[in-house]
Amino acid sequence: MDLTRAAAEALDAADPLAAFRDRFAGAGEDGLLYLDGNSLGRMPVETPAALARVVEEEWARGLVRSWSSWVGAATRVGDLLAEGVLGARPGEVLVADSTTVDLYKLLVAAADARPGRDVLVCSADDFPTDRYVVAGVAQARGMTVREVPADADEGLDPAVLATALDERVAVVVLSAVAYRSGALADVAAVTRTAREAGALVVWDLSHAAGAVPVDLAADGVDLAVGCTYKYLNGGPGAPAFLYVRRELQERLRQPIWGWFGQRDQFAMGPAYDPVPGVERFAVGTPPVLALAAVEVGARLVAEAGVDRLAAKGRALGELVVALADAWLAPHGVALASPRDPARRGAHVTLASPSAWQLTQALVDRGVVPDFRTPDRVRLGPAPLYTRFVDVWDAMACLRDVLASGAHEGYPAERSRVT
Ligand SMILES: Cc1ncc(COP(=O)(O)O)c(C=O)c1O
Ligand SMILES: Nc1ccccc1C(=O)C[C@H](N)C(=O)O
Repeated sequence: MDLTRAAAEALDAADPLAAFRDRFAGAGEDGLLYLDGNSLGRMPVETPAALARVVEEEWARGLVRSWSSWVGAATRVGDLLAEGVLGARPGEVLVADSTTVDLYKLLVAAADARPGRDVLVCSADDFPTDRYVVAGVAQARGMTVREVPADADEGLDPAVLATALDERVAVVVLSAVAYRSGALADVAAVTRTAREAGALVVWDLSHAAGAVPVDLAADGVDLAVGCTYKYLNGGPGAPAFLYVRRELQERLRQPIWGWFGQRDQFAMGPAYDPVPGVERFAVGTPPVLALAAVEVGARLVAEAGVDRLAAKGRALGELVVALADAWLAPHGVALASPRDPARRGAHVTLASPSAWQLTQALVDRGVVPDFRTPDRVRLGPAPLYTRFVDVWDAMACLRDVLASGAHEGYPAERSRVT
């Protein structure tokens, strides 16, 4: 690969998604080399107007009358994600609650659907909230957790996972893209193996949606959740999405019996009787403002096209890896993601004993990655608004920090948020 800055500029000149950069506030103006789109995506330029419309027209003027349209927002935005991002059918996706709460709802519903089975399986290296929800549900139900060991850099080995699957396993919880390493799971193959063992899988698509091709229908996925504030650019604390395959919906019952999941909600009937469709996985009043922001983000991703985003994400990752090999390896910084681009999501992780100090030094220089314990710098160049030269400049900055030792003066003590 040609590692000159001119070569990166040439990649930008040929980028079919280049124009999307102007659709995000700050991109191209704030001078930031923002490589944390996998934690919090940038704000679409259209979002403030969309929020203002809800506030000034629908809320200020429409008041309670606006509920006639707000009441359908969770499934309307869900359908947008289903078609434009997730490869699902209409009526299979709902935008509601947080990823954690959605995971809890689907996990309990799935465990109930596998009576007599007393084991939950998850990856020992999965995002904390996933492992905690699995542990909490297992404890409450008297079930056992099997945490499958996963390589911190390479992700979960499907052969190792297969050894954990037997007739005792009710549900498997896994991330399609590992939060730390970016390792990409074979969603279709794992789903098939688990089904052969009689288990259901709940996929966490938080680092996958909008970053890699996701085709829930083709992959035979039954259940999934994911957040909307990363590559979907829905904003901080934006509600998550949940997916339940149509054929399964009526067989599942979620544990939080709220009135927004009720059949004929305004009949105010005496007993909980969940509506047949995906709305039975809703709980209470939806965050209408936040949903408006998710809608803008979802539309942008659908317009760009997941396949084009994934192709660019992969190319950006390849540039990170090539520059890391050439510039950073001599300073003892190692690749901590799968080397094969077909096995990676859209972020790339580097390992260094000075990872936290390096992260602080980069942020001070206008380069924003994040730090993940114990010794990782995570680089998430979101393909919608990150240029190849941004990656080149960020990596050059990291190289210069390492060469000068500028990071050595930063505190070793971690801040509350990393
Ligand atoms: C894999 C994964 N799951 C879940 C979450 C977050 O869950 P929540 O939106 O409930 O905070 C994140 C990131 O915050 C994540 O990376
Ligand atoms: N929701 C957050 C709130 C505060 C700080 C970070 C997050 C993240 O999303 C982190 C991300 N899920 C991660 O993969 O580390």
